[in-house]
Amino acid sequence: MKVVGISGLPGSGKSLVSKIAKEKNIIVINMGDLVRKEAKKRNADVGETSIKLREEFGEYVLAKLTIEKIKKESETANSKNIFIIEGIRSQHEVRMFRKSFKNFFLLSVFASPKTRFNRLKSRNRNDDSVEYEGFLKRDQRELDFGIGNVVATSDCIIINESDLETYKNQINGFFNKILN
Ligand SMILES: Nc1ncnc2c1ncn2[C@@H]1O[C@H](COP(=O)(O)OP(=O)(O)OP(=O)(O)O)[C@@H](O)[C@H]1O
Repeated sequence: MKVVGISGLPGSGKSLVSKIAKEKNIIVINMGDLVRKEAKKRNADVGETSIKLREEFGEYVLAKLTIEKIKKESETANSKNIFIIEGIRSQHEVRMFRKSFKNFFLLSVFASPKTRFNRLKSRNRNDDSVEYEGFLKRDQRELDFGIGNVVATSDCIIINESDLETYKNQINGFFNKILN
């Protein structure tokens, strides 16, 4: 079994990696979706919920949920047995994944704050801020989880500063390497 973790600050372009992976029949577990699901259940803010969950169940809460999900899926998954974990934010999580999966590979996506802010403004998902201040606050929350260390210790980094076509080619190049 091969597991690829994806990290990167908000708006860096992680979701396109997942989208292309899904097209290649790779199963994607989105850690952000786990938080969004829980926030909805609690009728609370997504950012708040991510902090609360860690307070209530510890640093490893999302990693544990993710590992459980992968183990369950791998029992039923077909031939490929490759999984993507999108949205890793702390080194605690990375450590746990490296321990749980022998074949774990960490990919990060980087784009400058200015680029990410502009992309998020046009994306306009309900937890996206259109104000620069809100954007910085969200960045800071993720940096406080330790995402900077995660990106710095990645096995591979894709720089997503150019157009979508270029980025797609980079992602496909990455998958060609990893799948062979
Ligand atoms: N190279 C690119 N050129 C133009 N737009 C891009 C590029 N890369 C990503 N985008 C767009 O930028 C927005 C943010 O990207 P995406 O949703 O993949 O970020 P993310 O890393 O998944 O963010 P989050 O952590 O907030 O979910 C999306 O609307 C996406 O389509």
